Amino acid sequence: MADSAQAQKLVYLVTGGCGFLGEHVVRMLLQREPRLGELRVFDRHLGPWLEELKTGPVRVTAIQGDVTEAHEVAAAVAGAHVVIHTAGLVDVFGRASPETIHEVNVQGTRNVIEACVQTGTQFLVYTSSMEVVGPNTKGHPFYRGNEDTLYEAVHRHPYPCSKALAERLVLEANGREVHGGLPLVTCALRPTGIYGEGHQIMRDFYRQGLRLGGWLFRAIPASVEHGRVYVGNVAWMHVLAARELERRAALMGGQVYFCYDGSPYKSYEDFNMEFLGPCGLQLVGARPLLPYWVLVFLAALNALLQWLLRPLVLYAPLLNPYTLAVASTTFTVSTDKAQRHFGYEPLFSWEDSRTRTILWVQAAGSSAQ
Ligand SMILES: NC(=O)c1ccc[n+]([C@@H]2O[C@H](COP(=O)([O-])OP(=O)(O)OC[C@H]3O[C@@H](n4cnc5c(N)ncnc54)[C@H](O)[C@@H]3O)[C@@H](O)[C@H]2O)c1
Ligand SMILES: C[C@@H](CO)CCC[C@@H](C)[C@H]1CC[C@H]2[C@@H]3[C@H](O)C=C4C[C@@H](O)CC[C@]4(C)[C@H]3CC[C@]12C
Repeated sequence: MADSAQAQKLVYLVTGGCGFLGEHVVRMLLQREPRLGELRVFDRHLGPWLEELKTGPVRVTAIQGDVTEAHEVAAAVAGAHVVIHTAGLVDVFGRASPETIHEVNVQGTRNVIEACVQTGTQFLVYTSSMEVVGPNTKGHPFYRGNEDTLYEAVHRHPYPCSKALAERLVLEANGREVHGGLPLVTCALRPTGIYGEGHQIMRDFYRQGLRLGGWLFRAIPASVEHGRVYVGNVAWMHVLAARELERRAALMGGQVYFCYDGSPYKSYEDFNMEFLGPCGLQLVGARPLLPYWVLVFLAALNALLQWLLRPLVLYAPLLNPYTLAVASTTFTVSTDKAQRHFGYEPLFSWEDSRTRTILWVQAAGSSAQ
């Protein structure tokens, strides 16, 4: 790129910028993107914390909008150089209908792509998910896999189906001509289960443990490993990918990258105990306290109750056949593709990530008292 262009200040748009990941992406951009001139934060629900960011040197524009509304998306995208599309409906508990999940995750992504094409925005980073790959419904382990590992991806649940469709739209859009004649450059990042400050499920487990007198009960064998990734590192990977898409368009365009860092591979419950343990909780049982078939039965019962009660009340417990299958299937990632393609190295060590998360859980727990 020419020197004059290097000095140019860029306009970034973050969709879903007030969500768990989105807030970290927003803050990371402000801290680590020297070319940032304006940051647009687009979300259906704007957070009050955005106000404090408006006093800094970078112009921060909060836009309340809905990705399913094409005209709202187009207005937000117009004039942006880079879009980080992280808005999504994350629901594996049956809170939203399959149609709504599809509308937000697939049609919303289509609207973002079309807005880029119509308004001439050239760079698009999409937050995909590990669930585009798996775990599949057959319970096949994905062990230390990378972006090229062969795996039978079978999606039935609306959330992974929607993420897979949306990711495909983003990758297929790479190379399309945008307004002004230049090509659109896209890539997709696939986080595994994200943890860190703002992680609601972690906070819910903590509160549940407090209610149970400080105990949590093992349900999943310790041998089932999950890859988890710290939210600060996921945000950092988004910022780097967005920055490097321009310089390395030929290499990165149309590519997918798992999000990874140095977090240890552990079972979902043992990993959570890395944070909940220092907050005073204990996980009871070296082995699951209930036989697996009982969990399968309870998960099926929850699904039935959800269906029966739907006309009256929303019943959406943590345990359902899908979450049980995900929690019971090994899914770990081992790759260096992002490092090779755009120089990604985790910004936060495991020790830092752990400490930051523990401090947040402690604060979130005490504010609930
Ligand atoms: N949390 C995880 O473990 C995880 C793992 C892999 C991928 N992801 C992906 O990361 C992204 C962010 O997830 P998160 O965990 O931060 O979820 P989140 O629910 O905290 O954040 C999503 C944000 O999108 C916004 N949003 C939802 N519907 C919208 C709409 N119609 N229009 C505009 N904004 C809308 C929400 O208000 C929210 O602020 C999602 O795309 C999700 O699929 C999350
Ligand atoms: C059986 C319970 C006993 O304690 C444990 C249930 C845990 C489940 C609720 C979670 C286990 C794995 C989680 C998912 C995983 O971390 C990856 C995800 C990808 C992301 O795109 C969305 C969130 C999630 C689906 C995440 C959701 C919660 C789990 C199923």
